[in-house]
Amino acid sequence: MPFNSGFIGRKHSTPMAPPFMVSAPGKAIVFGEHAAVYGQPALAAAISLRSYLLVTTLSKSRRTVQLNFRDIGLNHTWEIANLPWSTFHRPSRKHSYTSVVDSLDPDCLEAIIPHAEAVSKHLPDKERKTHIKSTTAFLYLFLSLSSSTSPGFIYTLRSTIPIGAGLGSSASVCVCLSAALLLQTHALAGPHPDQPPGEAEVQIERINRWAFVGELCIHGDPSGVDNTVSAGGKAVIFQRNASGPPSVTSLANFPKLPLLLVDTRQSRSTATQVEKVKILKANHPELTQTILDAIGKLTASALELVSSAEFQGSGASDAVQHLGTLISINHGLLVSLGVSHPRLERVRELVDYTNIGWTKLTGAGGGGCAITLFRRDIEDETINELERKFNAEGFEKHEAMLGADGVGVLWPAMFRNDTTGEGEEIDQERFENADGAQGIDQLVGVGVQEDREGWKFWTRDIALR
Ligand SMILES: Nc1ncnc2c1ncn2[C@@H]1O[C@H](COP(=O)(O)OP(=O)(O)O)[C@@H](O)[C@H]1O
Ligand SMILES: C[C@@](O)(CCOP(=O)(O)O)CC(=O)O
Repeated sequence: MPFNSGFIGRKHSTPMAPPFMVSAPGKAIVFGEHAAVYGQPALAAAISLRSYLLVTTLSKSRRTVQLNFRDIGLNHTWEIANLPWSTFHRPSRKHSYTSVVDSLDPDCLEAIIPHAEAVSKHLPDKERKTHIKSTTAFLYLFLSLSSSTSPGFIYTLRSTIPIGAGLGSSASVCVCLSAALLLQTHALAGPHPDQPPGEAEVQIERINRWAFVGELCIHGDPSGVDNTVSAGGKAVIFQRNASGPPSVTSLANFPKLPLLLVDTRQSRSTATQVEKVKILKANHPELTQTILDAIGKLTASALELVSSAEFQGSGASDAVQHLGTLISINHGLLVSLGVSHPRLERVRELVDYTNIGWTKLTGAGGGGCAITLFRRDIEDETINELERKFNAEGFEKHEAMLGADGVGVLWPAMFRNDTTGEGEEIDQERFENADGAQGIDQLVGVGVQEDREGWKFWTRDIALR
């Protein structure tokens, strides 16, 4: 075992390594979207909606690797020996898990194309493209971090994060893949409670770096913000530079705050929304700049507030009220930039009538999701009634937490059975067939039950620049 796991007694011994699980969160932009495009700071926080990756080792005679990405209906198996190891491990390309890779090797990419394009041939082009992207990320990481002598594995993924809604689903998948593969090559120490300061940071950055490589396969030109938030958890401030990647500062003390997240199910394109603001700025330069500057100031105030003594712990009521006011103002400014949508406004209207908190759109807008920071002491009945309204109008509600933990490990993949007190292995089939986000959370979730026994997290303890 690569780390001190607090192993719970297993029911049956098997000759193979026990199954294990890794998990990583999605993210929400809390302040500063769009202004970020023009160099203003923005604040993104990890949310308790997460991806979960179960890794099962096969018996020695089965030299295959199987990718089972159930949420998108991807299931494919490759013979390990047939993968292009020689291209990835050629002498001129000296790479180890400690290498910092910030671009894809064209020869490696070309070598995996036929293997990635072998998947889901029966599907229409649009869906198949999604499968090919996820597969490319997996194969690139597997071939970079593993070896041709690797045992056979099954990688089964489930996620409670809506896909393509601006909540960083792809980054969370890539963080899971990176963490699992690095654990399998024994390239990670911990996580454990007495990990020396700085060591967790190194581990998180190692996972983050390789997750970025996966993001490169899925997105082409990712900013790196989503994978950084997902790997380290809590929150980050990010700011674009005139050239190069954005600077990302980790907010290791960001408090955990209860959040309502509503998916409008209105599809949107980040590029279209960014273009809208660009046109507005071209037509009304001074006015638009004033709005963008105001958003930048809001982010700065929010940063000051969450770093203040009054906000430590879970946040005092006045401080939450103050943060909520900033959230409402930020939404108003985004509306004036023209990036809201009637569906987002409808969500805000329904939530405002209940007076349960402060709402803004999150991410690019034009659809996607809204977030509401909850006031204290909300009645369950109020939430239930709101949920009925959301359901009737086709919105999807998630109760979540801001400032969630980053990448975590459950090794071995078992929980204690409350009745018998014995360790109970997570059943692959039950995991695959868990019913929606709720079913996944119930079975394996860190989610709302943040302190579920067994899961361990690497935790940032220093600010990162
Ligand atoms: N649950 C999942 N299972 C498999 N692949 C996923 C999953 N979630 C996301 N992905 C991958 O990430 C891509 C979505 O990325 P993107 O459009 O940027 O959305 P988001 O903003 O949610 O990250 C999908 O096309 C798919 O390749
Ligand atoms: C609108 C923008 O500020 C954030 C977009 O966020 P997302 O694509 O919704 O995660 C664009 C950007 O910063 O690149």
